[in-house]
Amino acid sequence: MIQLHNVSLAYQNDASALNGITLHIEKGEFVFMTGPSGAGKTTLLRLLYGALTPTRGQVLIDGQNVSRLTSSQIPYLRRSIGVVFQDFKLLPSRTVFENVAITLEVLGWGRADIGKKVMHILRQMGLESKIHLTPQRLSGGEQQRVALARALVNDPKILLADEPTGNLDDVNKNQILNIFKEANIRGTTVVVATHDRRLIENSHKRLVILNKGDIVEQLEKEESLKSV
Ligand SMILES: Nc1ncnc2c1ncn2[C@@H]1O[C@H](COP(=O)(O)OP(=O)(O)OP(=O)(O)O)[C@@H](O)[C@H]1O
Repeated sequence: MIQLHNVSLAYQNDASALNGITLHIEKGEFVFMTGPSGAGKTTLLRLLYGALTPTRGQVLIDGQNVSRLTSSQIPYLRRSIGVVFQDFKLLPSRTVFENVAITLEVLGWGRADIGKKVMHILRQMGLESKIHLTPQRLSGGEQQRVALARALVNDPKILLADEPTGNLDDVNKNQILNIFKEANIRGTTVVVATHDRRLIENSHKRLVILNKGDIVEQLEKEESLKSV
């Protein structure tokens, strides 16, 4: 489902963020990426949804070379990928309901179907009493769940999440982890970049460790528990 072949990425200031990475993630897998600040985690995620083009190498999603997609084809790729950004990127002047509905509006869903689907996912996230509020009236954990609801409302093939539990307490962290696991059980391939050791230890999933733009270690799910 996700294949990186010898992928390098240098930013304009010549800083090399990734140095010839090769990584395969199968359909239905759940993978954590970790590593110190500056290791290249965010860069790798951005390559997967076509926000960056590799300087060298290939990124394939479902067999499609992402860097060969035209600017009019990129939106189609993104429809199959839910993304949760480090800073949530919620629309501040829109309500919780509207922030989530936007994913389906872009896909051309009808009003009634949008209403049903959005309410369903907001109930799952425990946010049904907050639908009319704007994001600044929510806690950090609630904002994070809105961002997740927006990313997952159309049952994407792939979910990419960048540091999704930063600043959350343990109860909220577990809730987010459970949401990822449920999406994964429903068939979504999940890739999470995080520094959060507890999250990784509690999840028993495959772990890819990056450092200075290289994959320095990969642990299968049985190993990740004891070795992190
Ligand atoms: N927009 C940019 N322009 C220039 N260099 C960048 C840019 N974004 C990231 N970099 C550099 O690329 C390298 C990898 O950064 P990246 O954000 O991918 O790391 P990260 O592992 O996600 O770090 P963190 O855990 O702090 O979020 C770093 O050396 C960083 O300084």
